[in-house]
Amino acid sequence: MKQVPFIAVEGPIGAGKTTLAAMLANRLGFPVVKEIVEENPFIESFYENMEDWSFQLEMFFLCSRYKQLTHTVNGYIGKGQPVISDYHMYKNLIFSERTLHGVERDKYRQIYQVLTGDLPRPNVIIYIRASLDTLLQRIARRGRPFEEGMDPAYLKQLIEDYDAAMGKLSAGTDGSSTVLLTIDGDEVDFVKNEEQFETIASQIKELVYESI
Ligand SMILES: Nc1ncnc2c1ncn2[C@@H]1O[C@H](COP(=O)(O)OP(=O)(O)O)[C@@H](O)[C@H]1O
Ligand SMILES: Nc1nc2c(ncn2[C@H]2C[C@H](O)[C@@H](COP(=O)(O)O)O2)c(=O)[nH]1
Repeated sequence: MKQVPFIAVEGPIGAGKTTLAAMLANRLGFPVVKEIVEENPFIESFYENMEDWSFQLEMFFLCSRYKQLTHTVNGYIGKGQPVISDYHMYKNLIFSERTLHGVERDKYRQIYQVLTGDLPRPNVIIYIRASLDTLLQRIARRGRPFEEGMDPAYLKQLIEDYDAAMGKLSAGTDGSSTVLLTIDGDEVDFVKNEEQFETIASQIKELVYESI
């Protein structure tokens, strides 16, 4: 039986997830699910002092994404309607494994399993990879004040964490079966180059209407 298309766009901070998810949603006529960032009441404090604020921040992201995905299941996927999202729930673990330690990390892992165990997983992930320079430029262009002092070493580490996590997801070692489409964000400019965007859109269309 065919699966309902559930597409997630992933990649490190500033890779272009929100931009590409919105463009594809518009092109394919799918609803888009966008992550909640500015509403996170701990984000400014987190970037000022990660040690003190990471648990609160990660818990807020986890709970808000859980709620949002539950609505997405009830409103779209459960009714057979395709959806494109600018994140994958697994993002919570990519970040939290880096920012949390000790008891807090153990407790977070348990809560993550409880909240996400029975949620549907995307059947297609578009993974935008990009170099540190590209990400730093895009983060600066986006101009969020709380990201201005971001430590490049943190971002560099996240690039590596993302590579490891996407490899795991595509290999199915987390128990899911997902098609992974990787985009080189340094070379492919889906914003300025229409042809390159159309190539991505066609690949997704093909996956959605033929393979899933
Ligand atoms: N391919 C691209 N070329 C140039 N600028 C881009 C590209 N993709 C995204 N941007 C810009 O980079 C910034 C970060 O993009 P965004 O979609 O918010 O990234 P993410 O959601 O991955 O954090 C935004 O200002 C966006 O307009
Ligand atoms: N520590 C975490 N930070 C997160 C998480 N999700 C998002 N973020 C931060 C990173 C950026 O500063 C901002 C927006 O994220 P984008 O990936 O959309 O650029 O919020 C998280 O789960 N943990």
